[in-house]
Amino acid sequence: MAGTGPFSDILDGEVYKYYADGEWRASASGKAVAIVNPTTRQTQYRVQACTQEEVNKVMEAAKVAQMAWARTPLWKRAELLHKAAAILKEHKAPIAECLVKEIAKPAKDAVSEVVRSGDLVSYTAEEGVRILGEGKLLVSDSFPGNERNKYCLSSKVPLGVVLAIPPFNYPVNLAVSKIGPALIAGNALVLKPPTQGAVAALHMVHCFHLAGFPKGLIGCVTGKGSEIGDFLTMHPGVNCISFTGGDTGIAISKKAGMVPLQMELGGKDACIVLEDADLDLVAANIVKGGFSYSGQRCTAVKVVLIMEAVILV
Ligand SMILES: NC(=O)C1=CN([C@@H]2O[C@H](COP(=O)(O)OP(=O)(O)OC[C@H]3O[C@@H](n4cnc5c(N)ncnc54)[C@H](OP(=O)(O)O)[C@@H]3O)[C@@H](O)[C@H]2O)C=CC1
Ligand SMILES: O=C(O)[C@H](O)COP(=O)(O)O
Repeated sequence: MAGTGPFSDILDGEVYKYYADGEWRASASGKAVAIVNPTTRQTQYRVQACTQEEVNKVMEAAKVAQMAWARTPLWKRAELLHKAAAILKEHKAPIAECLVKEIAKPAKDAVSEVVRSGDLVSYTAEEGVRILGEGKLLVSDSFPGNERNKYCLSSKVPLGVVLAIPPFNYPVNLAVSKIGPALIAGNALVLKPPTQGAVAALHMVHCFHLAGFPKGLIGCVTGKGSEIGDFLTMHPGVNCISFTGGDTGIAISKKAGMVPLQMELGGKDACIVLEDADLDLVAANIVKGGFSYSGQRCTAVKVVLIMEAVILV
């Protein structure tokens, strides 16, 4: 059950703690943010409303931890990610329970989200080892007038502290799709989970804690995006922002300054119906594609483009 057993450390009375410097802490603000269950319309959970000072401390700890992590061998980083993935999958039930209560995700889909998140973490570890294990040799005679008398070796290096901000609809899956790549590449990670979905995300972070990642390397601060979001995205300690969501991403890109941004925003996913399509099958799949999970998927069908010949049938 959520907040119990191995997860009891993350709960302080009725309020879920935030994660800083390898510990679960209650905020000095004494304030909590309520998470309303969309099904019952009642407050289901409460999370800490972190202060700016607490955000500063998380950023400082991340910066220190990242320097040592960048020197940690790739295979060791991968080993820890595989461990976190296994723990995540082992605890799929309590995390899925949070997804059901916070974002009204159907129970079966909630379990799938956690399992596929674990799979994604392992996949990232594997791909990371391959991609980051490679370097490139450049030779000078490709440039006009030069002989082959100069050589250059290049390889990928970490950015530093990555700020991850996922959306409400996949608060675990779209958090680990940022956490996994950032960590395998030698970065530290600060997560600001969506308010709806924050408790599922805190449980997920605890799985990384249980896996034994170094203190401070992962931080998770909670609070409303509208209140701590700007402070986080304009924080001088952030070296990269990985965001998934809606128009908020446009606002962030204007405020963030000279840091690399990874923006996965809303889309207009089109379904194209060709002349030879089986129309019964098409109709069933358009309805499923548009309305499963109440259409709250970035990949949901939003536009249907039909060849004229089909309409004339
Ligand atoms: N392209 C893709 O792969 C995907 C895109 N999406 C898109 O996500 C959207 C739905 O998600 P939704 O959560 O409603 O999106 P929002 O853009 O409203 O919020 C996304 C995240 O931003 C945070 N946030 C809010 N204000 C700020 C701020 N000022 N600074 C920093 N962070 C802030 C939110 O926190 P808080 O919850 O606390 O407000 C949340 O964690 C849809 O547009 C959908 O298409 C979704 C999934 C995948
Ligand atoms: O970003 C999203 O909305 C999800 O990753 C969509 O995934 P799905 O199409 O597999 O549900």
